[in-house]
Amino acid sequence: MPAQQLVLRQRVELLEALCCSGTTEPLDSVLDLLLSWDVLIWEDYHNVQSFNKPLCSKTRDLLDLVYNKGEEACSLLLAALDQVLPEAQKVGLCFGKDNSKQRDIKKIPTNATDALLIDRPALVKKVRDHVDGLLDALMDAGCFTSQDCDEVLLPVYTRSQKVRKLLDQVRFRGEGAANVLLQYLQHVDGTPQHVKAEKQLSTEFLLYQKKLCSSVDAQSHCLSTYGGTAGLSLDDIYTDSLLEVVQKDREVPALGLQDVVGEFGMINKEADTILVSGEAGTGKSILLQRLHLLWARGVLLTDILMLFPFSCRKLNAEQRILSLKELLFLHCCWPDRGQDEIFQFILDHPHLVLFTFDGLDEFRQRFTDEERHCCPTQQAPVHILLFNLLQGTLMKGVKKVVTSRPHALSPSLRQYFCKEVLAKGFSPMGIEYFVRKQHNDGNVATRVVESLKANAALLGLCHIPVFCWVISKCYKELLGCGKGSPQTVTDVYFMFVKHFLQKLVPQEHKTLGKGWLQEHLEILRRLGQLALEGLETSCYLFTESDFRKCSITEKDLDLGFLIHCKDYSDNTDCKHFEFLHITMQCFFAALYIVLDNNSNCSVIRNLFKSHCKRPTVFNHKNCLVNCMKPVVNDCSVAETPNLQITSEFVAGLLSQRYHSLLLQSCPAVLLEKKSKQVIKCLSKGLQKHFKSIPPPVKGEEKSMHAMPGFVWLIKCIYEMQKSEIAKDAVSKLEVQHLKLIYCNIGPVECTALAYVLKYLRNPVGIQLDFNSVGDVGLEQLLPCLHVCRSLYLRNNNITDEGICKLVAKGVDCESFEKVALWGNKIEDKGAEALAESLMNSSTLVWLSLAGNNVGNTGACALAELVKNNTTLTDLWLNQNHISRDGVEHLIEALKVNATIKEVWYEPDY
Ligand SMILES: Nc1ncnc2c1ncn2[C@@H]1O[C@H](COP(=O)(O)OP(=O)(O)OP(=O)(O)O)[C@@H](O)[C@H]1O
Repeated sequence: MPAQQLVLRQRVELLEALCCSGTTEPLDSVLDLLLSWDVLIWEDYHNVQSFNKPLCSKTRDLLDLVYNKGEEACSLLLAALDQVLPEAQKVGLCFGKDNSKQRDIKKIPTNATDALLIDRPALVKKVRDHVDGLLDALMDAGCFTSQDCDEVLLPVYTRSQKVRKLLDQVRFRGEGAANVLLQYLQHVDGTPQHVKAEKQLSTEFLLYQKKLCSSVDAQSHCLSTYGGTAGLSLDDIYTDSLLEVVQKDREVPALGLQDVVGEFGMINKEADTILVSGEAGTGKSILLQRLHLLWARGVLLTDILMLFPFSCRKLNAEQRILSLKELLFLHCCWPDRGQDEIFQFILDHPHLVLFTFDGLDEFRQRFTDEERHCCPTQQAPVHILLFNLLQGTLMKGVKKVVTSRPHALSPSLRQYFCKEVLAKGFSPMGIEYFVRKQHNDGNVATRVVESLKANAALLGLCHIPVFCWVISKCYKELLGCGKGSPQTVTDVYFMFVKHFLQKLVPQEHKTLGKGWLQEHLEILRRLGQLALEGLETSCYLFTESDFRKCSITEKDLDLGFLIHCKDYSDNTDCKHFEFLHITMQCFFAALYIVLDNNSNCSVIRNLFKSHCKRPTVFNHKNCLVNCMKPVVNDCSVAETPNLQITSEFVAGLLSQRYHSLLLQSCPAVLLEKKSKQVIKCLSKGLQKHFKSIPPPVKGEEKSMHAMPGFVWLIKCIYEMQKSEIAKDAVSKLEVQHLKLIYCNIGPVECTALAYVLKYLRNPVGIQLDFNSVGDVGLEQLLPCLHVCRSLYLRNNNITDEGICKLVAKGVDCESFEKVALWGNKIEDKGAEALAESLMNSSTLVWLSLAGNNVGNTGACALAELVKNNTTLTDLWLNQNHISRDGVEHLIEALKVNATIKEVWYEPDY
């Protein structure tokens, strides 16, 4: 008899079998199986389980639901019942003949949340004994709050119900939480089976592992940048940032921290070094710190038995020649006993070991793969050990994670990376979350968030975590500054400096007086000198002897710009200090260049040459001599971004708005001269770019593909906040198409670009594909979109919110010729808004919304566009969620359209 009929005919008996025990367990178990076999979807599950329904109503609802789903669903229901019910209750029931095969159908999970669903029946059993430990792990990982835990542990629940509640909550929290759960279970299952089989772990090893874990935990727990305000732990402030994995020339979103180390996004299976790249302050070091912490707590990377964290900044200070064993034990964790045995274990089990190297761009030696070193016991200089580890010549098979800013990575180094993860900073939600974590007082947090939302330039800056941190740190100054709130990075850092100097103001005076700069000039000068000398020599770690040279006093240290790095103490017992962040060091260096009466215009000229291939090498004593001499020491290449950041600050400080303030400490003539020099450098730099534009290919538009330095020059112009400079800068640009693809353009860069490009005299096509523009960046671009003929924003994380702003803010969408929003996150609302605004365009010829989430509603709106528009020739809608209904509307619209030549569409399966 067909299963559907069996369910109907035995309805009363089935009801009886599932309800007679009076507990929900049999029904819950059947539901688990049906969920895992894909018979029920979540919505069904919640409908059956909805609150306060008696058991028999739930059971009836389930029987109805499955019956309506048809024969196959009924057959699987019977299979589930057969599996769940005790033998005694099965007497007299018929489960059909053919369900045993179906029971074996098990899908392969593609991600952790999937695995939770597919393995649900087994997980319910497994998690029963680990609820408390799991809740702790989920709390530690920041996935659960104590309220979530209370909900799971409600006394009315049976143990299995608690487990199911926990699984449901984890699923609801997404991939991160699901991974924590799965890895925790793997961990409690014990050390990986293969290790057990291979070797019985000795007491010495276990003791060492414990010591290593506590040392990693201790190092990663506190945030160094919060040095002065001790007590802030990583748990308190950590905010998930945007991570993307680069895969064969395209970027696909990574699912989270747990994907950094793992197969996902692998492009070179021969290599075993993972690169985390990102611009200054995007959170690479913090990401690594978080990874370390979660490993030490047994929450993440549970298959790694030993993790050795290295800082390239610290490795720079290592002058000795070392063997690999010495490198590991001296720099990371010293084994109290059994050193040889432990090291042998490491050598024998490379797959259970992870090395991390933070800040490869700060490493003084340039990468070379010329000197081979493969013997783990033979001593060598640290750079040789590092380079051979990265290549896998030394200790092949050990996983490595390195972080670096992108510029420092030569092609010869890149070939040794198995995958690249891009750290892209905070999302708009992340910014709000971060600010709220920073402020215990909810009202203050709300005011800070609101003031950020009211200042788009500032909100744009907050996408970069370090700026977000600086801004929210001096929230009092921010909330008090009313209309004059910061616009540029220089404004933000200036505010930050004032915030620290405020500490020096006696209690009775509440704020810094008018002559504050003059009053504190000496301190700033001393710190500036240290900062600049540091940049000259790629030095970010300072010792007391560096302080003596620059006359840094205890009082200067108290201000908190410099922090003591406890974990950097080496054998010499010498204390190490660093600036709160490198960007802070750059700001002080810039302040010094601007305020120093001895530094003349050649200093500025040389500084601005840092965007050239052959960058400036400072020699402060000789007033920053240029470096057009051959580059002997390639560390200067790694320095370029820091010099660029410094020059942005120099441009900002020499702008008109700081003029009267700086006059307190610097002669007007000198300031004027320096300011003119900056303007001249910027203009020259841009002209150089424009001159390099090749003549157009016959029949094609004249197009400029911006070189990396272009965006930097534009940012410097923005820092100066002077429209004449912006106007002048682009007055000579005669191109029809401006291409800025893969240029790391985020909201900050968009603000600067719009500030300058709005003065273009002739309309251009602006191509910003494969950047991180996002909704905030799109809003920032609005001021220049009137000069934009075509807009290409493929793969830029744009959502309906961004599109609605674009449309609502009155941008003259009607005069666009080509609009390409490929590969974003646009849904129906965005498609509707766009369709409406382009409806009457008499210029639009090409519109692409390929690779978004447009559904039938959006397709219907686009069909209206097709009906009414008389210029559009190409419409690209492939890779969306448009099904039959939407397509039918488009087909109808095409019947009345005479211009369209091509519509691209793929059925949504
Ligand atoms: N995920 C995060 N959660 C909370 N704060 C963060 C996060 N990422 C970064 N920050 C803040 O930004 C600061 C700078 O981050 P970090 O040092 O990790 O940047 P980075 O990318 O390593 O920069 P650089 O390349 O200049 O070394 C941190 O000290 C912290 O204050």
